[in-house]
Amino acid sequence: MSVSCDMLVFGGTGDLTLHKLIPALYHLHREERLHPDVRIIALARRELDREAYLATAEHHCKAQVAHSDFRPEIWQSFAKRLDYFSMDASQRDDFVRLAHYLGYAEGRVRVYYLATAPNLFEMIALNLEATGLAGQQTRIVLEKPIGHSLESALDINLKIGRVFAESRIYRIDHYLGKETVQNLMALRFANALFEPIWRAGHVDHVQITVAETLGVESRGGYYDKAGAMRDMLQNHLLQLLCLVAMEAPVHFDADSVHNEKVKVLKSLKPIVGQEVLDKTVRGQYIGGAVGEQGVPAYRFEPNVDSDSDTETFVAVQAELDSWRWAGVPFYLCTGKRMARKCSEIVISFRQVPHMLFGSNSQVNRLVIRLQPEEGVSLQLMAKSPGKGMVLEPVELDLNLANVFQQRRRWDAYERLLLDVIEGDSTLFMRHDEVEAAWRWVDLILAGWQSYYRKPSLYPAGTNGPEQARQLLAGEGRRWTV
Ligand SMILES: NC(=O)C1=CN([C@@H]2O[C@H](COP(=O)(O)OP(=O)(O)OC[C@H]3O[C@@H](n4cnc5c(N)ncnc54)[C@H](OP(=O)(O)O)[C@@H]3O)[C@@H](O)[C@H]2O)C=CC1
Ligand SMILES: O=C1O[C@H](COP(=O)(O)O)[C@@H](O)[C@H](O)[C@H]1O
Repeated sequence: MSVSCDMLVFGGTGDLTLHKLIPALYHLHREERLHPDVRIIALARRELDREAYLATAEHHCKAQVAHSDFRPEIWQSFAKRLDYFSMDASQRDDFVRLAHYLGYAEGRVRVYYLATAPNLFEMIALNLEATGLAGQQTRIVLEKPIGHSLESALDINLKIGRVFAESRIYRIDHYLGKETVQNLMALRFANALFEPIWRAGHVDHVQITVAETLGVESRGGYYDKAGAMRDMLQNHLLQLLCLVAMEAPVHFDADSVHNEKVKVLKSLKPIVGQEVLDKTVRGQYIGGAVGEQGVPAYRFEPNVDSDSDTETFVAVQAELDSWRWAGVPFYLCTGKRMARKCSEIVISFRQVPHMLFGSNSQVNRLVIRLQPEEGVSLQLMAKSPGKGMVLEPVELDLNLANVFQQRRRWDAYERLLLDVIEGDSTLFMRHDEVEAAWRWVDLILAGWQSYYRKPSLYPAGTNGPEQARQLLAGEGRRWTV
C-alpha cells in the first residue's frame, strides 16, 4: 500500500488528465494500490462544480479503460477521492484560496502534477511558494517537453529549482514507464548473455522507431509550434537511446541511473550546419489513407497553419563518441500518420566473418517491441529441413502478454504516478539529461533553419519520405519497420 498524499493536477480538464491520468489513477484505486487517504484534486480555470467534473471524468475514464475493468461501484468509490477546484494558475489570490481549501496538514505529502503548457510552470511554482504551499513534503511533476530549446529548458529548470529541490522535481517522460522499456533494462542487466556483444565490434547499427498512425488530433495548436523533433525525438526517442546505450548503473536508484543516461546524452556527436542534409530527414504528411480511412494533409488539421513547415516525421542518424559505441550508427525515426503503429528497437548485429554455407546468411537481429504488442524476438539463421545446408531466418519469439497472461499490463502513467507518490524518481529525467538532450537537438534545429526549412512531403499512411529510406540505403542498410 502506497503513502497517503494529496495529488493536485493542474490542467485537470485537459486532454492528458482526462485521457491518461484519471484512468491511471482509477486503475491504481481499483487494484488497491492507493492509500485510502489519497485525495485527487483537479484544477483548471473552467467554472465547474464537483458533480459536473465527476461526470466528465467518468465519461472519459469509461471510454479509456477496458470494458471489463470499468465497474460503476468501483468508479463511485474512486470518485470519493476526486474533487475539482476552479482557479487561474496565474492569479496569486487563487492560490490563497487553494491554501484555505487544502487546510493545514503537517507532514502530509503533496504532489503537484503540472499537466499544463510549460509557460505556466514557473508561475505555478512561484505562486505555490508565495502561499506557503511548497514545503519540504511537496513534489512537483513536470510534463514533457521541458521547454522548446536549451535556453528555455535551462530557464525552467533554474526557476523551478529555486522553489523545489532537484530531489522533489519529477520530469516525466511516459516512455520510461512503459513495461517493455523497463524490460529492456532487465534484458540487458539481468542476463549475462548480451553484455559481451552489446558494443561496437559486434553491433552493426541500432534502429529506434516510434511510428504512429494518429495525426495531431486536437493538439494542432501545440504541435504546430513543436513538431516531431521537440514532441517526440528530444525526449522519448533519446530516452530509449539512453537505455540501449548506457553502461550498467552501479545501483538501480535514481542518481545511478541518471548518471549513466547523462553520459550517453553528452556523448552524442553534434550534427552541425549542413550535416543536417546528410544525417537528418524532416517530413510532413499530405493527404492519404491510414488503413481504409482517408485523412487530410497536416496543413488542413485544426489549428495548424495552412503554410506550416512543421515536421510530422523525423529521422536522424546519430552517433555516440564513446568507447563502447564509436562508429555504430543509431537511426532514430518517428512520425505521425505512418502506415502502421509500431514502436520498436532493433539491434542489428554484424554479419558472420566467413560465409560457410553460401552467401544467403542474414544478420542476427534482436527486436524489442514496445507497442502495440510487447515482446522480444531474436532473429537467427537455421537450416531448413531436407537435404543440403539451405538456411532460413527464424525467430525466437517472446510475447510478453502471453508469458504473463494472468497479469494486466500497466499503463505507463500508472507506474509513474505511483513512483511519484512513493518518492522514487528513478524512471524520471534529471535536469542535466533534459539539458544535454536539448543541447544536441538545438544544433539540428539550427541547421534546419539554415539549410532545411521545407520538410519533404509524404502521403499519410506510408512509411515517411523517400529520403528516409535513402538515409540507410546509402550505407547498405534498410529500415526494419
Ligand atoms: N495530451 C497528451 O497526450 C500529452 C500531453 N503532454 C503535455 O502535457 C501538457 C498538457 O497537455 P494537454 O492536456 O494536451 O493540454 P490541454 O490544452 O488539453 O489542457 C490544458 C489544461 O490547462 C488548463 N489551463 C490553461 N491555462 C490555465 C490557467 N491559467 N490556470 C489553470 N489552468 C489552466 C486548461 O483548462 P482551462 O482552460 O479550463 O483553464 C486545461 O485543463 C502539455 O505540456 C503537453 O505538452 C505530454 C504528453 C502527452
Ligand atoms: O508524448 C507524446 O506521446 C504520444 C505517443 O505516446 P504513445 O504512448 O501513444 O506511444 C504522441 O502521440 C504525442 O504527440 C506526444 O506528445
